[in-house]
Amino acid sequence: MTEQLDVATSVKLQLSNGRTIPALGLGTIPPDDNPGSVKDQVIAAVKEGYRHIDTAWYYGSEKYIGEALKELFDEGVVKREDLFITTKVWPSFWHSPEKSLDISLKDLGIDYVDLFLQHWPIALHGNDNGQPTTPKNADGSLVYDDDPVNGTKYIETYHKMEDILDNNLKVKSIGVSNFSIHKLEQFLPEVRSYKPVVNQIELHPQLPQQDLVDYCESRGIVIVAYSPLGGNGAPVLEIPLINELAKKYMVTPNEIAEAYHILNNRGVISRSANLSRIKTITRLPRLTEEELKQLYQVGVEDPKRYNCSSYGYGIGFRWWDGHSLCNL
Ligand SMILES: NC(=O)C1=CN([C@@H]2O[C@H](COP(=O)(O)OP(=O)(O)OC[C@H]3O[C@@H](n4cnc5c(N)ncnc54)[C@H](OP(=O)(O)O)[C@@H]3O)[C@@H](O)[C@H]2O)C=CC1
Ligand SMILES: O=C1O[C@H](CO)[C@@H](O)[C@@H]1O
Repeated sequence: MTEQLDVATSVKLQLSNGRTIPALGLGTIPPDDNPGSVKDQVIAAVKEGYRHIDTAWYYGSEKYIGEALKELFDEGVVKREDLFITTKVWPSFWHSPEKSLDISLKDLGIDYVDLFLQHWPIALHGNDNGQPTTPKNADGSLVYDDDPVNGTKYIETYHKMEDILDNNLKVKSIGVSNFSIHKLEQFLPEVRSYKPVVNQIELHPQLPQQDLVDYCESRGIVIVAYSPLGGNGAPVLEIPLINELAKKYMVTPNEIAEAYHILNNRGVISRSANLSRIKTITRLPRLTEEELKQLYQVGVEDPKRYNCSSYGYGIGFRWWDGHSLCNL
């Protein structure tokens, strides 16, 4: 079936503000044991044709990405305008998104990002420098600056992001992440000038979140799938159907997991510290509509969420999508 292959890195998706986003992006959550390795991951990915890098102030890897970008620009591999770079403001920095952005820009060594996302729709109690990132009470519960389910302070964060977009060139687009339907229904009527162009959410065959996907896409909000492999250990790649399709199309299971999103006009960001793996997961097998439906069906029967950080609990995974799917 090799004739049924395209190149994933050449697919671009249209954003509601007229800009485009490369469908395949590189995730940059750093490996605990070697955060500096993100530099080589970015270099390998860009040299392999990746043009979309997903990062965040919270990851602590932006300075390594900055080293990679400097090398890539100095060597003439790519220019800044060839890349689509996303960063995010973390809930402990909800009160000062521009300060968070300035730290990211300094560490990345660039003067603008293509997409600035609000990482979670909650307000955590962080100081002027957004610290601590995960404030906890003695009993281990999170310290919020506002009610995590129904509070509205997180909307002030987005308003400040709109001002940044309005007042200068530090960002080209703004969007959100981890916004459930409950949050979007509360938030969208309050947006002043710039509707979010993206909602970045956990999405894979075991977590189709179709109601949320339909809700966003019917409002012109592009879905970008994070943890497409299920995070560490890539549990999503254990799905038998993914491996059957990988054999049929003579590609890696990773490329099936990525094609599941790209062929559905969604972005997808996956991570790997294995440089040879990064270089071998950019083909786009043209799965059939029936095969895409079969992949979707996996999660309808037995949904599973892997990103079970307690922030998710705060935004109501447990309450608003009927089931948290986490062991919270
Ligand atoms: N907005 C948000 O709240 C969030 C955003 N994200 C973004 O999404 C990105 C990707 O999601 P993330 O959860 O990090 O991880 P992924 O779902 O991309 O999975 C990455 C893991 O899968 C492993 N892996 C990849 N391929 C294989 C394979 N063939 N066999 C075995 N293991 C494999 C990798 O190991 P190896 O390194 O050995 O290849 C790595 O441990 C993040 O880096 C981040 O940029 C992620 C979470 C939340
Ligand atoms: O972006 C993020 O990465 C961590 C780990 O997956 C998660 O809590 C946060 O949303």
